[in-house]
Amino acid sequence: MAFDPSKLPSLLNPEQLRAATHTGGPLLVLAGAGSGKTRVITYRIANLVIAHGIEPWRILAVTFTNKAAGEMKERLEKLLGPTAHEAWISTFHATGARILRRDGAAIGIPSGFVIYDDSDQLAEMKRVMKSMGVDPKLVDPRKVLHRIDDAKNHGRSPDDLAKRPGYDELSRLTPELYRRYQKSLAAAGAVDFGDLLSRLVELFEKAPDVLQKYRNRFRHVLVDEFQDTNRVQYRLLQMLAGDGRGLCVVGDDDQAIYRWRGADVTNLLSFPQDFAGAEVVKLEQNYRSTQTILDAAHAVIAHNPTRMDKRLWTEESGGAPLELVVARDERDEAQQVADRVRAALRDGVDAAEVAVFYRTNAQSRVIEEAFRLGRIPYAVVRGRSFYDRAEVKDLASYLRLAVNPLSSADALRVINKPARGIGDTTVGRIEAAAEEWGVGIVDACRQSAQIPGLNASAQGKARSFAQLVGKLALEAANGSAGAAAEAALKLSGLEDAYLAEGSDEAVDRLDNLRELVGAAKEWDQTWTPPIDPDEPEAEGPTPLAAFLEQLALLGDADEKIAGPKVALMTLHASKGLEFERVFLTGMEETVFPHSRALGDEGGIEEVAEERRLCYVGFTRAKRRLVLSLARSRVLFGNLRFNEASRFLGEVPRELFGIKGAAKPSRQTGVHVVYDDARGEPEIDLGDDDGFEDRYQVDYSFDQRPAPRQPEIRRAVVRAPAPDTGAPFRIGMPARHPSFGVGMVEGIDGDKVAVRFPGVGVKRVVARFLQAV
Ligand SMILES: Nc1ncnc2c1ncn2[C@@H]1O[C@H](COP(=O)(O)OP(=O)(O)OP(=O)(O)O)[C@@H](O)[C@H]1O
Ligand SMILES: [Mg+2]
Repeated sequence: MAFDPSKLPSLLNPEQLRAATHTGGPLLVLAGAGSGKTRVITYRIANLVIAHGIEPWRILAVTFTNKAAGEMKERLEKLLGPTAHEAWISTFHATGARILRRDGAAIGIPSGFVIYDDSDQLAEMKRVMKSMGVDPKLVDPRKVLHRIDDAKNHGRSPDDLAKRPGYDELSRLTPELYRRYQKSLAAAGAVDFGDLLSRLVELFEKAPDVLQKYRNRFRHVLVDEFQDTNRVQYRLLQMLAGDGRGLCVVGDDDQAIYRWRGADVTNLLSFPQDFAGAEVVKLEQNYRSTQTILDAAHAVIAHNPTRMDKRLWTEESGGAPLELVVARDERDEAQQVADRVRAALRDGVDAAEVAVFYRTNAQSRVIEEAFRLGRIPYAVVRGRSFYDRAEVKDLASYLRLAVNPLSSADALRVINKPARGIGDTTVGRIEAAAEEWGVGIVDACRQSAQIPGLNASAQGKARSFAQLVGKLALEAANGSAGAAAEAALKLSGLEDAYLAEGSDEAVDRLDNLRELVGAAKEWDQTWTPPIDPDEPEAEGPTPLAAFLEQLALLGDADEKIAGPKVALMTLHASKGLEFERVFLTGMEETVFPHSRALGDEGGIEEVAEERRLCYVGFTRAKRRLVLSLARSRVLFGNLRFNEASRFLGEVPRELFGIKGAAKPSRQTGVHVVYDDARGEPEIDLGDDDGFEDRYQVDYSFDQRPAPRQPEIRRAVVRAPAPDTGAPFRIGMPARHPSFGVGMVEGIDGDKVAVRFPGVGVKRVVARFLQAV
């Protein structure tokens, strides 16, 4: 056996050792990032098995992701050998599925149940609504599903919801829809994602003997990332762990980043009360990062109003200063990040030790492109590569249909996306007719009156789909990719459907689609048609056709990269991981913190959660942390001029290696100038693109803020006032002779970006504008 418990004191510090070897009662390890919480769990399991003779199958360890579970299994296998696989190490959901497969029959769940994904759920809900005569136009099936999922995360049954009926149609109908939806899942022998937990609770409640069996079995239950458990997960733990004798949870309140998905950090904070006699161990030494990185992370998180103060220290004193990259725009940012990554790889840094983080998925596109162009091996971690995403493929299918209405695969993909009432049976009949007549799906739809078995309503819907494709073909006729993509987004109804859904996920998807539209517009401007020397006069492909071809090829190239890869991921996906070098991109207000945390729905709690996300991001870095921002950014198809993220302003400037005087950065020519007299550092891009490049980072808020209003402080990278003398500022209304009155969104030299209602954002020379 590779693991020798007597070696533990050399592998763990005294506090870690105490946690790893504690027996006889509930245990909470509450500690900051990189302090060895996950390591404690791993060694604790090894120690239980070897020193205490606990059979591995009596151990249940819950991790946050499947990836984390895989890594822990691997480490344990090295310590314990093959028996390590007998321990149950997995996520809450996977654990739920495993138990339900074995014992779900007690509550009528067959062992061969299927797990429904999003689209299955939606189809099911629509069927239920139909059977109840509920018009999906009045009550959005996705919203109903969202409510049901939320109810499941909180352990609420249909009856619970019925006790507190709402006043609007959605709230009034949800309890009954929920009840019937569960019924029809049961009839189909299916469960959805939320059921994997909520039905497990039900099983344990209704079949105490089953619960007893697992309680007897699992002598030890260990939970990583405990701060992000939700109500129903906590309930499960209470059931399984009983009085908590064998329960060990580890977490960090500063890394609670899933509140929006029902996670409740009070589970962590109330643990000592909920489990009497709980031992609490705090770890303070960080083994991951340099002191510089820790100081930066601490400086940021310290701005959160309510938190347990924890401070980490490390033996890695000092460390390289943080780097700040101020890019012209998002492409320049991606390029600069790619350049630095390439330089690191050339210097011998392992690609697997480099990661690039971003706040939202849509930001990955530009970075992926820069990496692809620069031949940097990369992988998008969790979450699909931009062009692989379902919604992006949907919109691409509309574009392909616009160019080639014969493509039946594309037609079938989107014939009912967004939902337009063309059900499976109808699709089946259309397909059969198309085959019989030897025409494409769209053509068959056009002649739907002749399709056997279709009623008038189905005929009408099929015909409208064909008409839609016809309209798109017309829009696409001039060959512009941007115009076609925009038309497809609107005419297809995808935009409206996602807007109407309004859930976080829908907003994300719509953002991705707008990003694709942005990519298409950019393509129009940058693509030059190839000239065939053989036939110089011949008509080449249109920009749209070339764009679609490029989309089709992109997926292929990705597959071919083998070996270590640079990891691209959202900040959320980075939890628990560590890398030598971390690039955190998009350090701008409205990007990060995300606009959702800043808008009407946002508040101190939302910004605090974004700040925790920032803390998570910083603390992934072992030695180098690079922060980047762009002066202007096209994101979701809109041009923005964002202020620098407040989080940037919360990092003491010394950590950027700047002491008072000017300090040019060698690699990029970016100058960060701190003018001590005014205490206002300035960033000078030092390029010669003709623009005035002096940006100010306003640190004036650094004077002690009022304690309960931390969010009024702001870091500002401020564009200089336009030199026209016109008094325009971001957020002001302005009038243009032909576009009317709009809102100023950005100022760049003498150009002002103004959003005009119904027109969009226009960059106009300031002297054509009038202040209103
Ligand atoms: N006593 C120790 N000796 C040597 N290395 C250690 C020690 N404790 C932790 N480490 C190393 O420090 C790094 C961080 O540990 P770990 O991932 O367990 O921290 P964590 O508290 O789980 O962090 P996070 O909060 O980010 O999940 C790992 O590489 C781990 O192997
Ligand atoms: Mg961890």
